[in-house]
Amino acid sequence: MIKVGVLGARGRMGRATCEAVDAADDLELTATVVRDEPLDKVAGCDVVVDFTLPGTVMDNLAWCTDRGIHTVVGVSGFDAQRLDAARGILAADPEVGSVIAPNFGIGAVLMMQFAAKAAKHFDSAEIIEAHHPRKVDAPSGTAVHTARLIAAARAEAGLDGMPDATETDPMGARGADVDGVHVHAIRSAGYVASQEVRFGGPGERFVISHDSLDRESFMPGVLLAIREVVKRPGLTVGLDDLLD
Ligand SMILES: NC(=O)C1=CN([C@@H]2O[C@H](COP(=O)(O)OP(=O)(O)OC[C@H]3O[C@@H](n4cnc5c(N)ncnc54)[C@H](OP(=O)(O)O)[C@@H]3O)[C@@H](O)[C@H]2O)C=CC1
Ligand SMILES: O=C(O)C1=N[C@H](C(=O)O)C[C@H](O)C1
Repeated sequence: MIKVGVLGARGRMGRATCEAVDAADDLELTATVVRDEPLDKVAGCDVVVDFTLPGTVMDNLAWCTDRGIHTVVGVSGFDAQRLDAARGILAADPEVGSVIAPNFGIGAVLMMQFAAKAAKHFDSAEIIEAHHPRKVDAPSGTAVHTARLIAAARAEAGLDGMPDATETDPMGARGADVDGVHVHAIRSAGYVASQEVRFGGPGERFVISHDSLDRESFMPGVLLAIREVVKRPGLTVGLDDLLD
């Protein structure tokens, strides 16, 4: 039995995770922590899953690592600097593992992989993500990660940026620029998490689209990460290596 603790247990993802862990025969939901409760509650856990918010996640990671507890982190906002900081924290105990994933949806992971593969074959690539209106960050971690994968794949292929003729954009209509890839964020009732990666080339358009219609879509990935993190010391970013 793997003893699991959940941080942010009253949140949307926290609740779904508690239910999924509870229903798994090989996992035991040992402790849950909601806002303002002490982390000591998860002290006896093998793995702690963090679905709190970007402002708390780094302290949680340090606290767990200091006590030899593995972590599965779903909180968004892990840019390169944050990932480096996470590596620094984990260096304190070489036996402890952490899986930090921008998206636990298996389809979303495949969307990112396919986008990286397609990137060098098209002149243009833009991302449109759509989420529920209570999401606090924009653009989504998934969109940022996808943009970085596209930019890296293009750079590796020796391709230039993707300039367009826009001269003035005082209202930000062209969206955010993430490593040269434009990212547009919709916040609307009727969505959980959706993303389109739109590629364009001479005479063709290619669109990769993924929709999480329910938070249960993230649970197979979360459970996989819990089972794998105990075997993988150090930092694992994304689910790609776990799915191979
Ligand atoms: N990687 C992935 O696949 C996914 C990642 N996410 C990310 O996960 C995070 C959570 O998303 P979501 O569940 O929708 O957000 P919610 O706002 O529903 O949940 C966050 C929860 O964390 C709680 N919280 C805040 N601070 C603390 C703290 N210090 N200790 C314990 N609990 C705390 C909040 O408490 P309170 O209720 O009191 O405010 C809230 O219940 C976001 O960053 C989101 O982007 C979401 C979906 C999938
Ligand atoms: O807040 C959400 O809901 C989600 N957050 C993650 C992100 O920022 O990419 C993953 C998924 O998109 C749902």
